[in-house]
Amino acid sequence: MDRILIEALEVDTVIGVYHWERTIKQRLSLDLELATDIRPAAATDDLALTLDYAAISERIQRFAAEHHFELVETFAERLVATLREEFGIAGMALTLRKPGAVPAAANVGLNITRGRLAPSERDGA
Ligand SMILES: Nc1nc2c(c(=O)[nH]1)N=C([C@H](O)[C@@H](O)CO)CN2
Repeated sequence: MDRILIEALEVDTVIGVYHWERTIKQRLSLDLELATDIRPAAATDDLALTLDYAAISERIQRFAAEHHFELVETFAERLVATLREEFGIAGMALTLRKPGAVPAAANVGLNITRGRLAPSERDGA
């Protein structure tokens, strides 16, 4: 299984558990690894046969604009479920950072993996 990467994608969204956070947008930084087999696209040079990282990045920006969550956990879980369903992604890993949320820390956040990301014997690993 190969992986398409999207790194340090910045999105602005309403997110947080405190009252003051409900009235502002805050920046999140996202790293994604998207499991796919790149060989069909590589053999034909056809974007339609792979995961379009530009289209997925745009969808993430729209998701962030349209949703207001309290927890980063909810944002991450719902985003991953949406992307997997809409783009048919077998497995993916997401690292989400909320810089500045804890002033003494460079970043706080989480990472999650959903579906199958690890190589298997069937993939020729
Ligand atoms: N595990 C989490 N802890 C905290 C979250 C969160 O989303 N997940 N959020 C906050 C506040 O919104 C914080 O980011 C404001 O500085 C606190 N802890």
